Amino acid sequence: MRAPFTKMHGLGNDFVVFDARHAPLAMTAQLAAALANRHTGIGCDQLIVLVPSSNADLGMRIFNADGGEVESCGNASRAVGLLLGHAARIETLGGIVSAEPAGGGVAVDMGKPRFEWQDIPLAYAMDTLRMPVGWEDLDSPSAVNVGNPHVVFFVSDADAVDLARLGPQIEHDPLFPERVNVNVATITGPAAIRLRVWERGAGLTRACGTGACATTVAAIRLGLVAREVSVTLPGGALNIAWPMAGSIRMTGPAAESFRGTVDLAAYGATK
Ligand SMILES: N[C@H](CCC[C@H](N)C(=O)O)C(=O)O
Repeated sequence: MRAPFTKMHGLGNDFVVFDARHAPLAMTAQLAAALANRHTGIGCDQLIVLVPSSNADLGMRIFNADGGEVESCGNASRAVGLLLGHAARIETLGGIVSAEPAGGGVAVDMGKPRFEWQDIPLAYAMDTLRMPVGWEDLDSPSAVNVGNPHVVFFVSDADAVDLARLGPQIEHDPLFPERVNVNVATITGPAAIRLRVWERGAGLTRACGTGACATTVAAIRLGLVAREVSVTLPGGALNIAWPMAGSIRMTGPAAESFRGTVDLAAYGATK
């Protein structure tokens, strides 16, 4: 059966979005990975399925390119906000976020970050602000959960880090029972951060909204930046604000690339 989809992105972090609010779609890890494949599928970093919700205006299921279903996706939250064209509360596995059109882009209330080792989660207790761990010359990171798990390394030059090699090592380290998104950041000003991300289940991406949120929160906790910053990723910049003890607010662009239909049966869908 042919299913309509919308190809979208947030600063180049790209998505295939299916709207299954009125026509159920049996998404599986295998089907998500097949559709996300950039050689034999449509190709994307994450596959998004919109579903009905009894707790919010709609639900959003998030599948990484490896097929794993995850809790949160900042850039996709903005993309869905753009698709809807109006303010909406969106339920994800990581909690409810609120998206609304703002200044030509989309603003998302990403909720409150969590810092307890069990909430990241880590495999055992430790200080999550200055973790006593390291991988080669990446050490003393911070860990933050913004619906999904992030580890943040502050370095002198984020562009010089061999993230393609170290990212997967850290992602799959037993310290992170749910695996982890790996952020390397350089403070470039009192309200400016340069960031690169190795994403859990997706690898190096052009941008990571939750990574920008987690990195900003860690930098503020360490006293490195103001409470509102511009985070520059390879695909462009996001504005992240974290008022005292409040929710994180992420503002940035989102775009629709094209619309199409796909024969899901050709990718192994059975119903
Ligand atoms: N790879 C992430 C999900 C997508 C996050 C990223 N695309 C974003 O914009 O937040 C994870 O496994 O938690």
